[in-house]
Amino acid sequence: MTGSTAAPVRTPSDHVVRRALRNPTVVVSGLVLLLVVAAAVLAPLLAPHSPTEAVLDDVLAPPSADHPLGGDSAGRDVLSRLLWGARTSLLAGLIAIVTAVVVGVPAGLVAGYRSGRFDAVAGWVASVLLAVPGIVALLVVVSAFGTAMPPSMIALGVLLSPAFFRLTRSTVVNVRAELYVDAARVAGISPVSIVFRHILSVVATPIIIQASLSAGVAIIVQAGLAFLGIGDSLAPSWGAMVNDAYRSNIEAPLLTLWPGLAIGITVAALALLGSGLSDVVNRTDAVQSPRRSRRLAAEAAAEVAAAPKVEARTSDEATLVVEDLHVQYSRQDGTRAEVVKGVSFHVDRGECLGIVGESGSGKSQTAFSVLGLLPPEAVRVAGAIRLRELDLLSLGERSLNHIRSSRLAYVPQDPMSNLDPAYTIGAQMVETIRAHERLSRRAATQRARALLERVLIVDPDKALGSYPHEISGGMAQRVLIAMAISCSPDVLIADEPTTALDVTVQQEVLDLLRELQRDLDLALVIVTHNLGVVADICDRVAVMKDGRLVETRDVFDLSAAPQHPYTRELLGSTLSNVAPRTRIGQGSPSTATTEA
Ligand SMILES: Nc1ncnc2c1ncn2[C@@H]1O[C@H](COP(=O)(O)OP(=O)(O)OP(=O)(O)O)[C@@H](O)[C@H]1O
Repeated sequence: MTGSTAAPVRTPSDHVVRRALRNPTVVVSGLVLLLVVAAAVLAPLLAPHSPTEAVLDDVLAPPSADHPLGGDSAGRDVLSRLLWGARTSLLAGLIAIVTAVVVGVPAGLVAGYRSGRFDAVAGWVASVLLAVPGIVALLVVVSAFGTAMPPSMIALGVLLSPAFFRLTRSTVVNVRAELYVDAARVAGISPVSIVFRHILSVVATPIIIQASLSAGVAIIVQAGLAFLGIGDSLAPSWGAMVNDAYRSNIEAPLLTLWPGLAIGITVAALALLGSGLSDVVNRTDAVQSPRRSRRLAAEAAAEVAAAPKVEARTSDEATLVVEDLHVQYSRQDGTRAEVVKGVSFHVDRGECLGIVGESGSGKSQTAFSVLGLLPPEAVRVAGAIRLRELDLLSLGERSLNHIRSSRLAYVPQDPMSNLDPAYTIGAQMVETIRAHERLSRRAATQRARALLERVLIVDPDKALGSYPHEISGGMAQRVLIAMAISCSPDVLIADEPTTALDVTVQQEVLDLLRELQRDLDLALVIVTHNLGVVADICDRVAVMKDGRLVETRDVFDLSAAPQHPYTRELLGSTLSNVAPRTRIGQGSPSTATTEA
């Protein structure tokens, strides 16, 4: 499908205000809170009297023109005290929430992201804080620091922080394990951007809800303390007003109503605002800074340019060369398990290499070594990985990130898990494109649209505006392929690219990969356990078993005359008289050997 203009991409930053304004809960509760804030801020102007001025004639005075809500037991104007009391209540909520967020959220982020000893210690501290009886702790603080409101609200914030800690930690642990976070790393998005966009954006929603509910709790606790007479008896506060009204309940029952309404309405508005905002933010973009991403990319590019260059030794033409690669993992007993044992291969431009082998043979570990995405516990003990003139193993994380986003691309196994469900396809493509290229959002959207057309998506405008759950698995894989080729890579590594797909679309995706490989002159590496896929698309095959390469051959030669017994076994179990497709029409025999 063609068209001159792409549909506007639903990016959350464009939408957040509009969506919030369309949410009636947010609008109503926001307006109520605005009124309360305005009343607090403008109290000196709005209040008809001083909140502490006591006039004997006005003791328990009924509502009148001079005192619209009457007078309290000391003859002070109730309306003025209500307006000034809003300041105390809002400030109390603010102090408690800021304290709880400042203590709980960073601790939860670090504990969830890094685990280990910090996680254990922070978890223990959170449990201890939760076990502390709140009212006792507050009374201790009051007796130690006096009856002023801020120390008790800071203490309350600390007591509320475990909820923020646990919420943040569990969300981060879940998000960190998501494949789309790995996919973002592979796409070359900087770790800071990943934390802000994919992790903080997910954490933000529960924190907003928790913060608004906790602010309500803080307002109630502060009012409760003031009601008990703990606090500055002269400072106007809603709690102190309830206390005063309670003592004069028989003579002036209306006095309880005003501070009760103020507390109830404010707390309810906070809770509703949190709930409404969570709906809005749920699908909303986090702060994204393409400029910062580009700056980091430029710095990484400079690092890459300055990295020591190597001479290609295996083949003058080889784009990617892996030599004698060994990967080990530490076992609990202190020994090491070697999962990749001296693997060597090379891939040329315009060539497709298949890495095949049974499950656990080390295919993915080899591919992840090339991508620089081995888990931290992996130990790379030896070997070389060269991408043309670059020694990839000598590069730091930032440089590798740059290489992954510009010269090495990756297509994963499960397309759905590799797309962030909270963002539209367009937003995710635009983010990837703008992280590396100085393009306006509009130009990046056009680019994304062209890429979707290139991978034969029939209605690219619709796809750009869709969320991952709104598209099929085959289309999601095309989207990921489009994102992979967006940086015009030299090497594309596809890890079981068709395994998660319906059989009817597997062939289409393989055809697409083959076509792109030819058109873009890519060095294509397909990791698979399926020799049918290899026969379909690959020029050469590297067969892996138990971490070793047992045979690397031209696909036709391998099919016609497998040399290693394991290759014969593999062919016997998967191929049935299927000719390697790469040779069809090139005058080669049309049948492949099936059994030794
Ligand atoms: N984090 C890890 N710690 C220890 N061993 C690991 C780790 N990750 C992978 N391995 C081991 O490395 C070996 C090779 O795994 P790899 O994922 O490369 O296999 P594979 O050939 O890609 O299999 P599959 O097709 O099932 O993905 C396996 O024995 C696996 O158990």
